[in-house]
Amino acid sequence: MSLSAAVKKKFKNFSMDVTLHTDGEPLGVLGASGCGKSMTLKCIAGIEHPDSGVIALNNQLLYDSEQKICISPQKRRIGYLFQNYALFPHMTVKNNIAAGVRGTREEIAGRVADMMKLLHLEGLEERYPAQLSGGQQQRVALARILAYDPEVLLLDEPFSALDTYLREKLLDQIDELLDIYHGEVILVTHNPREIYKLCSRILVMGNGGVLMEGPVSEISESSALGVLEKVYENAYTVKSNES
Ligand SMILES: Nc1ncnc2c1ncn2[C@@H]1O[C@H](COP(=O)(O)OP(=O)(O)OP(=O)(O)O)[C@@H](O)[C@H]1O
Repeated sequence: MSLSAAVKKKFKNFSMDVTLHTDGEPLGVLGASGCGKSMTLKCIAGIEHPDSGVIALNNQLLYDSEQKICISPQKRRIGYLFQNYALFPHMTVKNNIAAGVRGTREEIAGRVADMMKLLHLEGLEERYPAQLSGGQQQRVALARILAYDPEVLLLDEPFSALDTYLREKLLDQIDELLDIYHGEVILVTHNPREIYKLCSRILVMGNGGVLMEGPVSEISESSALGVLEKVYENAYTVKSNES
């Protein structure tokens, strides 16, 4: 299994040029606010389109600007969990998880039960999203994504809306989950600690580009943060000199 993406995209005040690759090991993408982390994930998921580039999953092209290939998000088999993921408010937990699953009634019920167990949601089947804590809602969202068996899991700041206690609990649960999940995983965050707990590789982004990449065993948390600090210090100095 592998995922490769080389994407370029330009807005009026921002341009992005990012290349990344995963090969069965969770990749953590670290970067300051506005550096293009979510836009990169959205391009991989197919919610946004790059101006140019190539995205391939297990040797299948999902996007290729030159060959004019662009597979729809529904056909990419990519699960995208973002901050404040919206569950269907009028559906129970059980029905939320079942929403994306295909199969007979028994198959769907079996799959939902497996996901409830995997994410420690047993007993909450008949509750509605408004009757759940933030951490429980995030776990239902993750169960709903995993229920359709995606080949790629994109986690976009999954912990940022949670308080410290729930964040630590969910961090441990996702850590357990990643041990048994066999697809490609990309975690986007501002918080290096999450990457050092969950991921094998780190990619540091700044100003729409890749600043540094490698195994977490070779790049220390302080050197990853140091690279980021340097870029933003320089940006600040340039701006101060201009004014
Ligand atoms: N539709 C758009 N038009 C113009 N600029 C945009 C548009 N969408 C995103 N941007 C800009 O692209 C940049 C990257 O956005 P992105 O959401 O990827 O940032 P991020 O690194 O995920 O930030 P955060 O950590 O705050 O979520 C930002 O500067 C943003 O303002």
